[in-house]
Amino acid sequence: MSGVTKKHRVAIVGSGNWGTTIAKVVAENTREHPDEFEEEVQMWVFEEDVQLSKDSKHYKANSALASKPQKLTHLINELHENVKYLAGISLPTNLIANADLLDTVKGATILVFNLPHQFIGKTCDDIEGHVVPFARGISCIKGVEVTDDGCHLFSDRIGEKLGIYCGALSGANIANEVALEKFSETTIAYAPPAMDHHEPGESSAPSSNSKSGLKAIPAEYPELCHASMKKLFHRPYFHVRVTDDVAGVSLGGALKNIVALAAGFVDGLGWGDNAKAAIMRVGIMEEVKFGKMFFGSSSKPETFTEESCGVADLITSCSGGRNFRCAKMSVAERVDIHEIERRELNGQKLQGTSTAAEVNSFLKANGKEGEFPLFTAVHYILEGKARPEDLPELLEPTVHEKS
Ligand SMILES: NC(=O)c1ccc[n+]([C@@H]2O[C@H](COP(=O)([O-])OP(=O)(O)OC[C@H]3O[C@@H](n4cnc5c(N)ncnc54)[C@H](O)[C@@H]3O)[C@@H](O)[C@H]2O)c1
Ligand SMILES: O=P(O)(O)OC[C@H](O)CO
Repeated sequence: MSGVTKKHRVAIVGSGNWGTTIAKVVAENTREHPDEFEEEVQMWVFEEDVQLSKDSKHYKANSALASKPQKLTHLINELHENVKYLAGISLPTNLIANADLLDTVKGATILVFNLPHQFIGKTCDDIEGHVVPFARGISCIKGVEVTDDGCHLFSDRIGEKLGIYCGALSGANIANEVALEKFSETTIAYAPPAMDHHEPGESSAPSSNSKSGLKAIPAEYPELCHASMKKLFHRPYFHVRVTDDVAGVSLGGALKNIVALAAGFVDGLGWGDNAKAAIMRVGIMEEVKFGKMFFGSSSKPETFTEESCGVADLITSCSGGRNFRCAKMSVAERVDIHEIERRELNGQKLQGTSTAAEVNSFLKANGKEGEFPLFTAVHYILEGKARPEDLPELLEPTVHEKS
């Protein structure tokens, strides 16, 4: 570490249910590793006015804050709690809520992106040109972006837009359980191109990797490698395994949200555990096939079967995730899932509904709907073109091929 005189500054872009939870994890770790990271962590908050709930422990104790709606950033910084998106969880005092996006990312050498996927495009547009050129990113976003030229990982989209390297974090991680410090595992994919770091003693001016054009991290900063990712995210209650498979990690997190909707549909029908297990079996097969077919050797089948971001996330999401729960209520009550989302989630966002539509538009464009009967069926059910009761028949691959 000789020659290292600076520390990494970490910023979290996003402050929802998972965004705030990961911010807590990171702020605990920057405090524990002050040799490598600046202790203070800035967290960008999409500002809104929030009325303290009568159920909040702060309601009686803080009459001034409770008397009228307050800025969410003000509440977070005063109470050290995100009362809207992670109520009841104490946040470290070195975590600072900031409504100014550019101020949040200013000077940050590690950017953690954690937003519902529909908002990431605009957020990256806003910060383009304002990030440290040699910064590194980690995307905690579960979703994919489909455009005319294909199906893209958010880690890649963020990296390309901002001109930085971006890895991914995804796992069997229901945010509230992690926030309550109940044991769970996660997977981080981090594989920046070689020559990423200057050796101590080399010029401190950021140079570029000749192939990727990425800027090397100057020698005054600690190296960023698998071990540093572990230092930043691993907690006694949140175990991290690091891999190089960015595509596998990202796809596992995105595609399981479609499967969780199907699990909710059959549970809402009261069909029991065998039906749910059937959905999960087909779901993991389609995840692996999607990775192989569209991401080739850059997505490894074993990532889906051996890492937390694969089958483990599928299991937890099909047991207690928001997509599962809302899909189940929607079928049991015969109410549109978007209405259930608005009614039940207090501003949190389902990711499976839009991912199902995006993945379907990609499969259709490639003539592959029939090869992914579960993903296709979920989209048709959400569109009202099929019924949850039709799932067993729709899971026969030939059905979509004939239609
Ligand atoms: N919540 C979980 O249990 C969990 C766990 C693991 C991964 N994830 C993934 O993490 C990502 C972030 O999810 P989350 O749970 O933090 O979000 P969330 O579902 O809590 O969404 C609410 C957030 O969206 C923000 N928002 C609303 N409108 C916005 C706008 N126009 N622009 C920018 N932000 C806006 C809100 O301010 C709030 O911070 C998602 O991809 C999700 O799939 C979630
Ligand atoms: O609540 P969901 O359905 O968005 O899922 C949450 C996490 O992704 C589970 O790992």
